[in-house]
Amino acid sequence: MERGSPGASRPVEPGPCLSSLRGAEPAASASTLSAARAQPGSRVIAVAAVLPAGGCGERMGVPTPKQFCPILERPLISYTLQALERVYWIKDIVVAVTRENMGAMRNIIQKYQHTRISLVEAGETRHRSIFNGLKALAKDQPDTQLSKPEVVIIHDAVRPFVEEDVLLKVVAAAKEHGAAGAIRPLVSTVISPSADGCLEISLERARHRASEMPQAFLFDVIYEAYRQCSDYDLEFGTECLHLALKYSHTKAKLVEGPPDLWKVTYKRDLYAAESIIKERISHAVCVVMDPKQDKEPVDHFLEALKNELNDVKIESREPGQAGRDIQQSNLEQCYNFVSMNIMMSDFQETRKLLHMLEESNLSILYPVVVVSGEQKLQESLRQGAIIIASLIKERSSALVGQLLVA
Ligand SMILES: Nc1ccn([C@@H]2O[C@H](COP(=O)(O)OP(=O)(O)OP(=O)(O)O)[C@@H](O)[C@H]2O)c(=O)n1
Ligand SMILES: O=P(O)(O)OC[C@@H](O)[C@@H](O)[C@@H](O)CO
Repeated sequence: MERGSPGASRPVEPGPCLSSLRGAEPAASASTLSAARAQPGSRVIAVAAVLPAGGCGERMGVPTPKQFCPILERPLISYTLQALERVYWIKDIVVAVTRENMGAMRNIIQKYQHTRISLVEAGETRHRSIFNGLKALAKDQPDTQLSKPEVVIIHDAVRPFVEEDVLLKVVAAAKEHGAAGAIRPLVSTVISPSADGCLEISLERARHRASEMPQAFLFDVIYEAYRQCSDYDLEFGTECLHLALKYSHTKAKLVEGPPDLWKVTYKRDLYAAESIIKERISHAVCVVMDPKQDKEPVDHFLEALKNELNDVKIESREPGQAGRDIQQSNLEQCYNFVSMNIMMSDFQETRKLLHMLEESNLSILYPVVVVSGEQKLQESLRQGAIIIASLIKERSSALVGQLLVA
């Protein structure tokens, strides 16, 4: 087992406080958590996550294991890690990867500055990979920062769209019931075929659900289940909740999850994931401009940009502050930068910003620079806004780093 990034930063704040949520329906939300945390006498609990990422992605049909397939030039697993890292109360994230992919995983951790990551070797099956991750947490080794958590989240590395609310719900439910898992309505009806390939039984769809991830368990419940697990179950099983029931006699609480919890399995899932990511990262734009610049044309530009990008959040910064924010990754949610340079002045600041963005290794559409002459300024800014909006939405790599001169 190894620590993924040197000096991995550990969350400043301790784990979630759930004792005040005891008995609450898993409808607990992050805001409930922060309210509960403020209560005197409330107790925080230690939460860690195990991410199985040791598969070969056969059904994806490409040589690269799907967890390493790029979306907007960034590996799929990096989006999942980023989603979990946004949850400050997950103190450790243990990722199970094959020995041959350890190097690639370490490079991803380094390049995208992932934190709190520990790597373990994957097993021949998903259950064995998860078990290896749990063993790393169980060891309470003095020479590593890993310690046994009270609750452990298990989440497939190829499910990038996981949000804090559903994580909090499954953790709160696991604290209460010993195990919990996200579920979703079935899209297709489940049937079982007879030996001769004909319909034997058709299950009533409304009475059944699809088991998704994340799942969460009291650590001892799931660790004990894996320790007692038969080789057959380790080899052919696909459901952790079933192991908790069968070996630890613990009935998982089922939590309705949001639509985006699905697992990337086939190539179409990668295309779907890319369009969801594009859509999500087009909602925030950082407009970099010198405060001495004439405000009126900039206001016209911003108005035109808002018309093109639905519910876009526009932040403006002067160049120096934008550079500092990028260096300190204070703009984590923002992947679009527009540098306004209307006075045809020296591009020094803009070039410095471009260089910082390239160095920051964020998977972003490089800033689009709008240079407009004095004449027809309003019209060219409006046109510029339309072009920039489509660049932000489409993120075609062929158009990266364009310099627009109107
Ligand atoms: N020996 C294995 C097999 C799978 N997984 C992980 O378990 C998750 C869900 O499994 P699945 O979607 O089946 O992934 P693959 O096994 O890679 O896909 P396929 O069955 O198409 O080969 C994935 O993150 C995968 O990397 C794992 O850690 N170790
Ligand atoms: O079976 P696979 O290895 O393709 O994927 C694992 C899924 O079955 C699993 O993530 C959910 O069903 C929840 O257990």
